[in-house]
Parts: sequence; structure tokens; C-alpha cells
Amino acid sequence: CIKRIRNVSQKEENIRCLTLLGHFGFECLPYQLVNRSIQQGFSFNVLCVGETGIGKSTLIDTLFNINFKEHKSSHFYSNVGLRVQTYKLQESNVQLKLTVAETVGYGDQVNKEASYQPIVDYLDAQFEAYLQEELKIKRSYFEYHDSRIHVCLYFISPTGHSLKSLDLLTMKKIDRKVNIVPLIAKADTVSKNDLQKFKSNIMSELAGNGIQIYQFPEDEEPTAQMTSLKEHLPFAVVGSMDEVKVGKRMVRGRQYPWGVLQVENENHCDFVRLRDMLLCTNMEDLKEQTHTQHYERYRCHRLQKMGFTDVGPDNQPISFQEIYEAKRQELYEQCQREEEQLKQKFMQRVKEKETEFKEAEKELQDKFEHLKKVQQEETMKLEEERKQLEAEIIDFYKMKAASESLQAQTCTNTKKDKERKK
Ligand SMILES: Nc1nc2c(ncn2[C@@H]2O[C@H](COP(=O)(O)OP(=O)(O)OP(=O)(O)O)[C@@H](O)[C@H]2O)c(=O)[nH]1
Repeated sequence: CIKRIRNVSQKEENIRCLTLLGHFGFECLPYQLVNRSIQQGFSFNVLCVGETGIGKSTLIDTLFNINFKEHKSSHFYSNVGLRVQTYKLQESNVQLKLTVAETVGYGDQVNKEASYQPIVDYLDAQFEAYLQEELKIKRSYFEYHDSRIHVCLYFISPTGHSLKSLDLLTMKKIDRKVNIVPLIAKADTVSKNDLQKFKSNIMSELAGNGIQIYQFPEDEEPTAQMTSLKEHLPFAVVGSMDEVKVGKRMVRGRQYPWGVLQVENENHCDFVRLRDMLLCTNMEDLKEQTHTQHYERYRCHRLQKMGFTDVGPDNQPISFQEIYEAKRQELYEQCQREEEQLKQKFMQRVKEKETEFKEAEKELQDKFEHLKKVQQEETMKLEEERKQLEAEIIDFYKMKAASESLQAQTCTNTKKDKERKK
């Protein structure tokens, strides 16, 4: 801080008026923040949601004026996915850790109903990771890479008509989780008149469906810049890394047979407005909104789900220890209840099995008795038959003996007759 003070005396009123020639006292506080931020570096996490080939990568390249690695996506993915890349950038002495998450295969499936789910899951996963870090005993915020998404650039197809149902559905699902900035992609394909109508259609559709997009911070006296930014929503953007000659200058733009569209000309598209908003004026606000609104909502919901609360049933403040004890008791009781239920279930099963076994035993016994009876009857029948056969054999032998004696008698008589005749 410079501590030189100019002393000017005002003769007329005889009051000394001091004019500060440099920064003095706590006026210097912001400079400490600036120095610390420069030392630590900045981080910014962007999510790009839009159909395949809508110009997501080109716009990110144009925003940061760097040709990031090219990854062309196919139109044939069966599910929507996310491609996440982190880059370390430097501009003069300012370092920026930039994370870009881009949708892959968005809008390519026949059934688009669940297309938003991977995006919602990704946003929640980043919040969850931060919450887990926050809940750790030993936290390391300095090394921790905070990957919570600060802004979602939503690329709307330049149809010139209205939003698609997929756009409305996805934005509705994520608007409480991330700052949405809607963009009309490839705005050079829509005429200037159609563009204005298209913009107002989109804004009224968003409002009509209760979709909350990023709100520019409202000062008591809104600056002309903020008002004009709002008027330009959704930003009609054009991306290009090509250098085109316009007069004697080389500018970034897209060359057409009928002329050149200059990306950085505010009369041609809203690219500069978007870049200024993201990088120069609103980055810190986007980060703050992410932390204080979206993350806070997630954290509150998660902690409530875990059973934490700020006030007890009697609406009196409740301490962490009390919640812990109550939760422990509740879990203990639940365990007891479940154990009792399991015991009862087990007893019931045992009883059921016992009855089943008894029935099976009785069935077997009955079967055995029946077989025994059948066998006895069979034995008796056989015995009867045996007796009958024995009687028949005796009769047979009797008859045989009688027949033999008769035969012998006949032979003797014949012999006697023959002898008599002689
Ligand atoms: N007319 C016009 N073409 C553009 C614009 N931005 C990008 N393109 C072209 O559109 C094509 C696809 O651009 P990408 O940036 O790869 O699109 P993407 O959405 O990242 O594609 P995927 O990552 O494959 O989903 C390229 O040929 C770009 O040159 C634009 O603003 N206007």
C-alpha cells in the first residue's frame, strides 16, 4: 500500500481536505484475495448438453481459443453418455483448471425418454463426491478437485420454431441442479428475423413450463450490460476456429459464398456476450450459485434422507449428538424388530415343515399298511391255492393207485380166461 497523502488546505472554509493518493488500511483487503486467487488458480466446470454434431466442441474451442483434442461422436450409441476432460490453461499469470463435460449420443435414440438420466446422475455424482469430502474427518479441500458443474450450456437446435420435447424434459429435470444457460446453436443457419421470433418463442416456452434458467444477479440498480444480456437470451452462438480475411484484418468467422459471419461481431451473433458473461463478469456468480443454491439443495435433501435435522419434533434446536443418539436407538430398535420378525418367520417355517413332514410320514405309514394288507391277502390266497393243489395231488395219487389196481385185476382176469380156453 502506498501511504502518501496529499495535504490540501482549503483556505475559504479553513478545513483540511485529504486526498488519498494510494490504497490505505483495509481498503487493501481485496488485493489479498486477488493475490491468493492468482496463486491458487481458478477452476471452472462446464457441462455442454446438445445433440450430436450441434457444435459443442467447436464452441468450447472458440470460447477458449484453443483447439482441444477432437473427439468425433457417432450417431449410433444406444445410450446417452458423458465425455469429461480436464485441461490446465494459462493466460498471462492466471491459471485456469477447466473441466468440460459433453454429452455423447444425446438425442440419437428412438426412445428419448431416459436421455436426461445420465446427465442428472452425473450432476448428482459430483455433488455427492463433494458432500463425502465435506463429511470426512480429515478434509483436503486444497488438493480436492471440486468437479461440481458451474454452468450447463444447453445447445438448442436451430430449427427456428420451438423447443423439442426432449429439451423441455431435460431442462426440467436439471434446472434445480445446475445453472442453465440456453444457447441457439449454429445460429448462422437462421435468418435475423426468424432468430428474434425463435428467441422469444423459446423464452416463453421455458417460462410456460416453469423451467428456471440462470438468473443474472440483480443489483439494486441493474447495469445496462445486465439488462442487455437478459434481452439477448437465449444466446444465438456461432463457433469457428477458422481465420477469415475481412478487409485488411483476419477475424474468426465462417466464410460463405455470400459473405463472412464474424464470430466476434456482436451484430452477427451473441458469442461475445456469452464469452464475456462466462469468463469476465459472471464466473464467480455461477460458482456461488452452484454452491449456495444447487449444492445446498442437494446437501439438505441428502442429510435429511440420512436422518439429520436442525430441529426436533418439538420444533426446538437439536444437537448433532442428540440426533446421533436418537438415530442409534432407532437403528437398535429396528434391528430388534427385524430380529423378532426373523425369529417368528423361522418358527413359522419350522412349524410348517414339521406339519409337512408329519403329513408325509402319515402318508407313508398308510401306504405301508395298505401294502402289508395286500401282501397278507396275497399270501392267504396263495396258501389257499397250495392247499387246494395238495388235495388235488392226493386225489390224483388215489385215482392212480385205483387205476393201477384195476389194471392189474384186468390183466389177471384175462390171463385166467386164456388159460381156461386152452
Ligand atoms: N454452420 C455452423 N456450423 C458449425 C458451427 N459450430 C460447429 N459447426 C460445425 O458442425 C460440425 C460439428 O461440430 P462439433 O463441434 O464437432 O459438434 P459437437 O456437438 O461437438 O459434436 P459431437 O461431439 O460429435 O457430438 C463441424 O463440422 C463444425 O464445423 C456453427 O456455429 N455454425
